[in-house]
Amino acid sequence: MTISLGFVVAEFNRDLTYQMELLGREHAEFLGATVKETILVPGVFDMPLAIKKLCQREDIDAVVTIGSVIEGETDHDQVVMQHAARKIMDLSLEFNKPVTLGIPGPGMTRMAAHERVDYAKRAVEAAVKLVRRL
Ligand SMILES: Nc1c(NC[C@H](O)[C@H](O)[C@H](O)CO)[nH]c(=O)[nH]c1=O
Ligand SMILES: CC(=O)[C@@H](O)COP(=O)(O)O
Repeated sequence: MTISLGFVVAEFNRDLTYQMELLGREHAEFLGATVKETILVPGVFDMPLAIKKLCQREDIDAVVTIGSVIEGETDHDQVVMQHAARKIMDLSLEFNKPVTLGIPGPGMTRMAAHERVDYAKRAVEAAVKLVRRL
């Protein structure tokens, strides 16, 4: 059975998330999985509703989130990341479907974010493994 993935990709820091999306797509192809649907959202904090819509689809086996949360002058990056990560986990449990985290941060400089674009591959790999094993 070919595993069908849904991608939810943040436009915020698009120079980074574009690279991450490409890496994620390449890795999905390498693993024999299909990226059936991709939803672009403004930022990581805006992901939950898009994740929910993909989780409701019977033709999608898992959802992969792709984004990058970079620190600013305040602790706003902590708010964005902590709440998004928690909701991502909650939605996975609510819909009994893997929703994986391809979002580095918080507390991350732009340089550190560049060094972690492979988080997208990690999230795709985790999604495929979970579908196969669960
Ligand atoms: N600072 C980052 C954000 N912030 C924006 C929020 O995610 C959201 O789009 C806004 O609050 C409107 O609801 N988003 C990221 O993805 N990455 C960041 O570094
Ligand atoms: C995580 C973000 O939204 C970031 O742009 C916030 O920057 P700042 O803390 O300088 O307001």
